[in-house]
Amino acid sequence: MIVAIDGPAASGKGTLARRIATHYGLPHLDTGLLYRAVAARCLALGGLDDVGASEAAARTLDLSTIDAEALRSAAMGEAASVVAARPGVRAALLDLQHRFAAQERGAVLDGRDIGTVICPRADVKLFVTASPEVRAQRRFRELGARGAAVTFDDVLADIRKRDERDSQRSAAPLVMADDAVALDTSNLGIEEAFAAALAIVMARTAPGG
Ligand SMILES: Nc1ncnc2c1ncn2[C@@H]1O[C@H](COP(=O)(O)OP(=O)(O)O)[C@@H](O)[C@H]1O
Ligand SMILES: Nc1ccn([C@@H]2O[C@H](COP(=O)(O)OP(=O)(O)O)[C@@H](O)[C@H]2O)c(=O)n1
Repeated sequence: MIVAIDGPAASGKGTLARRIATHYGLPHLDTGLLYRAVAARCLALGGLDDVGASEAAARTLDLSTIDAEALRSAAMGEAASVVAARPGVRAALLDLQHRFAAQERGAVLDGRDIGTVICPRADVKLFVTASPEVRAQRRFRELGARGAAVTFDDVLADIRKRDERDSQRSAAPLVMADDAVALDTSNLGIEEAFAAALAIVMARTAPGG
Protein backbone atom coordinates (compact mmCIF):
# COMPACT_ATOMS: atom_id res chain seq x y z
CA MET A 1 0.00 0.00 0.00
CA ILE A 2 1.30 3.45 -0.91
CA VAL A 3 0.04 6.40 1.12
CA ALA A 4 0.78 9.88 -0.26
CA ILE A 5 0.47 12.76 2.18
CA ASP A 6 0.85 16.36 1.05
CA GLY A 7 0.19 19.73 2.59
CA PRO A 8 1.68 23.10 3.51
CA ALA A 9 4.28 23.78 6.21
CA ALA A 10 3.44 22.61 9.74
CA SER A 11 0.01 21.27 8.76
CA GLY A 12 0.89 18.06 10.62
CA LYS A 13 1.53 15.88 7.55
CA GLY A 14 4.83 14.52 8.91
CA THR A 15 3.26 13.57 12.23
CA LEU A 16 0.40 11.79 10.44
CA ALA A 17 2.76 10.11 7.97
CA ARG A 18 4.89 8.72 10.81
CA ARG A 19 1.85 7.51 12.74
CA ILE A 20 0.26 5.85 9.71
CA ALA A 21 3.58 4.23 8.75
CA THR A 22 3.98 2.84 12.27
CA HIS A 23 0.38 1.64 12.35
CA TYR A 24 0.75 -0.35 9.12
CA GLY A 25 4.43 -1.27 9.58
CA LEU A 26 5.43 0.62 6.44
CA PRO A 27 8.63 2.55 5.71
CA HIS A 28 8.22 6.34 5.79
CA LEU A 29 10.03 9.04 3.81
CA ASP A 30 9.82 12.70 4.80
CA THR A 31 10.63 14.14 1.37
CA GLY A 32 11.03 17.66 2.76
CA LEU A 33 14.26 16.44 4.30
CA LEU A 34 15.67 15.83 0.82
CA TYR A 35 15.21 19.47 -0.16
CA ARG A 36 16.47 20.63 3.24
CA ALA A 37 19.60 18.47 2.81
CA VAL A 38 20.24 19.88 -0.67
CA ALA A 39 19.88 23.42 0.69
CA ALA A 40 22.22 22.66 3.59
CA ARG A 41 24.86 21.36 1.19
CA CYS A 42 24.57 24.50 -0.95
CA LEU A 43 24.84 26.78 2.06
CA ALA A 44 27.92 24.87 3.26
CA LEU A 45 29.47 25.43 -0.18
CA GLY A 46 28.82 29.18 -0.17
CA GLY A 47 25.16 29.96 -0.95
CA LEU A 48 21.94 29.16 -2.79
CA ASP A 49 22.48 31.18 -5.97
CA ASP A 50 24.38 28.58 -7.98
CA VAL A 51 21.67 26.53 -9.73
CA GLY A 52 24.20 24.01 -11.09
CA ALA A 53 25.62 23.42 -7.62
CA SER A 54 22.14 22.77 -6.19
CA GLU A 55 21.41 20.28 -8.98
CA ALA A 56 24.74 18.54 -8.32
CA ALA A 57 23.93 18.39 -4.60
CA ALA A 58 20.57 16.79 -5.42
CA ARG A 59 22.14 14.27 -7.82
CA THR A 60 24.68 13.12 -5.23
CA LEU A 61 22.36 13.12 -2.21
CA ASP A 62 22.78 10.06 0.00
CA LEU A 63 19.72 9.29 2.15
CA SER A 64 21.82 7.46 4.72
CA THR A 65 23.86 10.55 5.56
CA ILE A 66 20.92 12.89 6.22
CA ASP A 67 20.93 14.29 9.74
CA ALA A 68 17.24 15.16 10.18
CA GLU A 69 17.68 16.99 13.47
CA ALA A 70 20.26 19.37 12.03
CA LEU A 71 17.91 20.34 9.18
CA ARG A 72 14.80 21.34 11.12
CA SER A 73 15.56 25.07 11.54
CA ALA A 74 13.32 27.76 10.09
CA ALA A 75 16.20 29.02 7.95
CA MET A 76 16.65 25.58 6.39
CA GLY A 77 12.92 25.35 5.62
CA GLU A 78 13.14 28.65 3.78
CA ALA A 79 16.35 27.65 1.95
CA ALA A 80 14.79 24.30 0.99
CA SER A 81 11.85 26.07 -0.59
CA VAL A 82 14.24 28.14 -2.75
CA VAL A 83 16.12 25.14 -4.17
CA ALA A 84 12.88 23.10 -4.42
CA ALA A 85 11.53 25.55 -7.02
CA ARG A 86 14.28 24.48 -9.48
CA PRO A 87 13.16 21.82 -11.99
CA GLY A 88 16.69 20.35 -12.19
CA VAL A 89 16.80 19.80 -8.44
CA ARG A 90 13.38 18.13 -8.45
CA ALA A 91 14.31 15.93 -11.42
CA ALA A 92 17.49 14.79 -9.67
CA LEU A 93 15.49 13.62 -6.63
CA LEU A 94 12.82 11.70 -8.58
CA ASP A 95 14.60 8.37 -8.82
CA LEU A 96 15.37 8.14 -5.11
CA GLN A 97 11.73 8.83 -4.23
CA HIS A 98 10.38 6.40 -6.83
CA ARG A 99 12.66 3.67 -5.53
CA PHE A 100 11.54 4.32 -1.96
CA ALA A 101 7.89 4.12 -3.00
CA ALA A 102 8.48 0.91 -4.98
CA GLN A 103 9.43 -1.17 -1.92
CA GLU A 104 7.60 -4.46 -1.79
CA ARG A 105 5.53 -3.74 1.31
CA GLY A 106 4.65 -0.24 0.13
CA ALA A 107 5.49 3.06 1.77
CA VAL A 108 4.23 6.30 3.23
CA LEU A 109 5.70 9.47 1.74
CA ASP A 110 4.94 13.03 2.76
CA GLY A 111 5.75 16.30 1.03
CA ARG A 112 4.23 18.70 -1.47
CA ASP A 113 4.00 16.73 -4.73
CA ILE A 114 3.64 13.12 -3.63
CA GLY A 115 0.06 12.63 -4.81
CA THR A 116 0.50 14.73 -7.96
CA VAL A 117 3.99 13.85 -9.24
CA ILE A 118 5.88 11.24 -7.23
CA CYS A 119 3.12 8.66 -6.59
CA PRO A 120 0.18 9.61 -8.83
CA ARG A 121 -1.17 6.06 -8.46
CA ALA A 122 -0.95 5.93 -4.66
CA ASP A 123 -3.65 3.84 -2.97
CA VAL A 124 -4.55 6.72 -0.66
CA LYS A 125 -3.84 10.44 -0.99
CA LEU A 126 -4.30 12.80 1.90
CA PHE A 127 -4.06 16.58 1.63
CA VAL A 128 -3.49 17.91 5.13
CA THR A 129 -4.26 21.54 5.86
CA ALA A 130 -4.71 23.92 8.79
CA SER A 131 -5.06 27.70 8.94
CA PRO A 132 -1.80 29.68 8.67
CA GLU A 133 -2.25 30.93 12.26
CA VAL A 134 -2.68 27.42 13.66
CA ARG A 135 0.29 26.15 11.67
CA ALA A 136 2.44 29.08 12.82
CA GLN A 137 1.46 28.40 16.44
CA ARG A 138 2.47 24.75 16.11
CA ARG A 139 5.78 25.57 14.43
CA PHE A 140 6.46 28.40 16.91
CA ARG A 141 6.01 25.96 19.78
CA GLU A 142 8.16 23.33 18.09
CA LEU A 143 11.03 25.74 17.34
CA GLY A 144 10.79 27.25 20.83
CA ALA A 145 11.08 23.80 22.38
CA ARG A 146 14.25 23.28 20.35
CA GLY A 147 15.68 26.50 21.78
CA ALA A 148 15.31 28.68 18.68
CA ALA A 149 14.94 32.42 19.32
CA VAL A 150 11.98 33.19 17.06
CA THR A 151 8.80 35.24 17.44
CA PHE A 152 5.31 34.06 16.50
CA ASP A 153 5.08 36.88 13.93
CA ASP A 154 8.33 35.78 12.25
CA VAL A 155 7.13 32.19 12.06
CA LEU A 156 3.77 33.24 10.60
CA ALA A 157 5.47 35.47 8.02
CA ASP A 158 7.83 32.62 7.07
CA ILE A 159 4.94 30.21 6.66
CA ARG A 160 2.97 32.62 4.46
CA LYS A 161 6.02 33.31 2.29
CA ARG A 162 6.77 29.61 1.89
CA ASP A 163 3.11 28.77 1.13
CA GLU A 164 3.18 31.40 -1.61
CA ARG A 165 6.46 30.22 -3.14
CA ASP A 166 5.55 26.52 -2.95
CA SER A 167 2.09 27.10 -4.46
CA GLN A 168 3.10 29.53 -7.20
CA ARG A 169 6.19 27.79 -8.58
CA SER A 170 5.85 26.15 -11.99
CA ALA A 171 7.73 22.94 -11.06
CA ALA A 172 5.48 20.55 -9.10
CA PRO A 173 3.62 23.25 -7.15
CA LEU A 174 1.83 22.51 -3.88
CA VAL A 175 -1.64 21.61 -5.09
CA MET A 176 -4.18 19.02 -4.02
CA ALA A 177 -4.45 16.03 -6.36
CA ASP A 178 -7.93 15.58 -7.86
CA ASP A 179 -8.32 12.25 -6.11
CA ALA A 180 -6.91 13.30 -2.72
CA VAL A 181 -9.00 13.56 0.44
CA ALA A 182 -8.63 16.88 2.27
CA LEU A 183 -8.13 16.80 6.03
CA ASP A 184 -8.28 20.14 7.87
CA THR A 185 -6.55 19.67 11.22
CA SER A 186 -7.06 23.26 12.48
CA ASN A 187 -9.40 22.10 15.22
CA LEU A 188 -8.00 18.61 15.75
CA GLY A 189 -5.39 17.49 18.25
CA ILE A 190 -2.77 14.98 17.15
CA GLU A 191 -4.80 11.95 18.28
CA GLU A 192 -7.98 13.24 16.64
CA ALA A 193 -6.13 14.03 13.42
CA PHE A 194 -4.59 10.56 13.41
CA ALA A 195 -7.97 8.91 13.96
CA ALA A 196 -9.45 10.95 11.10
CA ALA A 197 -6.53 10.12 8.80
CA LEU A 198 -6.72 6.42 9.65
CA ALA A 199 -10.46 6.40 8.93
CA ILE A 200 -9.75 7.87 5.47
CA VAL A 201 -7.01 5.30 4.77
CA MET A 202 -9.27 2.45 5.89
CA ALA A 203 -12.21 3.71 3.81
CA ARG A 204 -10.03 4.10 0.73
CA THR A 205 -8.43 0.67 1.04
CA ALA A 206 -11.56 -1.26 2.02
CA PRO A 207 -12.84 -3.64 -0.67
CA GLY A 208 -14.88 -1.51 -3.03
CA GLY A 209 -13.66 1.66 -1.27
N1 LIG B 1 -3.16 18.06 15.03
C1 LIG B 1 -2.17 18.66 15.70
N2 LIG B 1 -2.42 19.40 16.79
C2 LIG B 1 -1.41 20.02 17.46
N3 LIG B 1 -0.12 19.96 17.12
C3 LIG B 1 0.19 19.24 16.04
C4 LIG B 1 -0.79 18.56 15.27
N4 LIG B 1 -0.17 17.91 14.26
C5 LIG B 1 1.14 18.20 14.39
N5 LIG B 1 1.38 18.98 15.45
C6 LIG B 1 2.67 19.53 15.89
O1 LIG B 1 2.94 20.61 14.99
C7 LIG B 1 4.31 20.63 14.61
C8 LIG B 1 4.39 20.46 13.08
O2 LIG B 1 3.93 19.16 12.76
P1 LIG B 1 4.60 18.34 11.57
O3 LIG B 1 3.95 17.02 11.54
O4 LIG B 1 6.09 18.39 11.66
O5 LIG B 1 4.11 19.21 10.31
P2 LIG B 1 4.59 19.18 8.80
O6 LIG B 1 5.25 17.85 8.55
O7 LIG B 1 3.33 19.37 8.02
O8 LIG B 1 5.53 20.34 8.66
C9 LIG B 1 4.98 19.50 15.40
O9 LIG B 1 5.55 20.06 16.56
C10 LIG B 1 3.84 18.56 15.74
O10 LIG B 1 4.05 17.86 16.95
N1 LIG C 1 7.84 16.90 -1.78
C1 LIG C 1 8.34 18.07 -1.38
C2 LIG C 1 8.72 18.29 -0.05
C3 LIG C 1 9.24 19.51 0.30
N2 LIG C 1 9.40 20.47 -0.64
C4 LIG C 1 10.03 21.76 -0.36
O1 LIG C 1 10.83 21.69 0.80
C5 LIG C 1 10.45 22.68 1.75
C6 LIG C 1 10.62 22.10 3.14
O2 LIG C 1 9.68 21.03 3.25
P1 LIG C 1 9.32 20.35 4.63
O3 LIG C 1 8.24 19.38 4.35
O4 LIG C 1 10.57 19.86 5.28
O5 LIG C 1 8.79 21.60 5.47
P2 LIG C 1 7.65 21.64 6.58
O6 LIG C 1 6.35 21.43 5.87
O7 LIG C 1 7.96 20.53 7.55
O8 LIG C 1 7.80 23.01 7.16
C7 LIG C 1 9.02 23.07 1.37
O9 LIG C 1 8.70 24.40 1.74
C8 LIG C 1 9.02 22.88 -0.13
O10 LIG C 1 9.49 24.01 -0.81
C9 LIG C 1 8.99 20.24 -1.94
O11 LIG C 1 9.09 21.12 -2.78
N3 LIG C 1 8.47 19.05 -2.29
